[in-house]
Amino acid sequence: MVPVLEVEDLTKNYITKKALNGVSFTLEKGRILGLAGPNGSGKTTLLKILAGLQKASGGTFRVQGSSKLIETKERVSFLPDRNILYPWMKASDAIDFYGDFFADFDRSKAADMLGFMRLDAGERVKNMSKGMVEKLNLVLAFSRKASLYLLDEPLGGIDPVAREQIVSAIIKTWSEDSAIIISTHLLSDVEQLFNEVALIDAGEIILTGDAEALRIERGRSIIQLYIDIFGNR
Ligand SMILES: Nc1ncnc2c1ncn2[C@@H]1O[C@H](COP(=O)(O)OP(=O)(O)OP(=O)(O)O)[C@@H](O)[C@H]1O
Repeated sequence: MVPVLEVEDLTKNYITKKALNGVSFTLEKGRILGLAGPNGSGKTTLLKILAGLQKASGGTFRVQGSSKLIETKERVSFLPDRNILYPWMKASDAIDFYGDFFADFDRSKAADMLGFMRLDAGERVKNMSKGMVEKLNLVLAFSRKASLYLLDEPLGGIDPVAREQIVSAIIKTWSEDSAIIISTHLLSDVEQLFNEVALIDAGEIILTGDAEALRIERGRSIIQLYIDIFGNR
């Protein structure tokens, strides 16, 4: 079976900085990978390259076996770490916008998810709280029938109750035909979702593996493991 994602030796050089330095990993269908690392370690850069929004300086990646950008973009749904919707839009406008733009957008799933998140289709983005906007963005990203979902800090700035709703929505609505990468600093809130973990530091993956195997082998939760590795520097 072809993996959903194969990343090989990916690098990204900005003028003054190396943001990614030889990142390689594979992700199979039905798996959720937690991507964690300190600020500036390269998480967003990696996700943007996989989403086709930035060009790598070197290396390759394949989504469902294809490295053609036009195909990888079609197969990847990206939730950016900041809101990209216009303030004047109602939730229903945002759904129409995505529905028109993405051929794989499932409007009935979006309507169900809106209900689950207790969002009002007539509410405008400018009148929504930060948590509501984040939920709406998640509804949009998750209502595409993608092979790979990339969620960049989906819980940033969200209160604990809304975080719980977002995690539940991911569990409830995710189709195991696909795979997910979740980049987050809020490990304790989402580590229950992870099948796999990758810790990234200065553009390099320094630890990767099956989440449960790591917990058993190291006798620690993923958040404790993270603190052990990054806490004493
Ligand atoms: N457009 C850019 N030009 C120059 N350097 C950049 C640019 N974008 C990111 N960088 C640098 O690349 C490195 C990786 O940034 P990136 O945003 O990928 O980190 P991150 O792990 O997502 O950080 P955070 O956890 O703070 O969101 C950082 O050192 C950052 O300063």
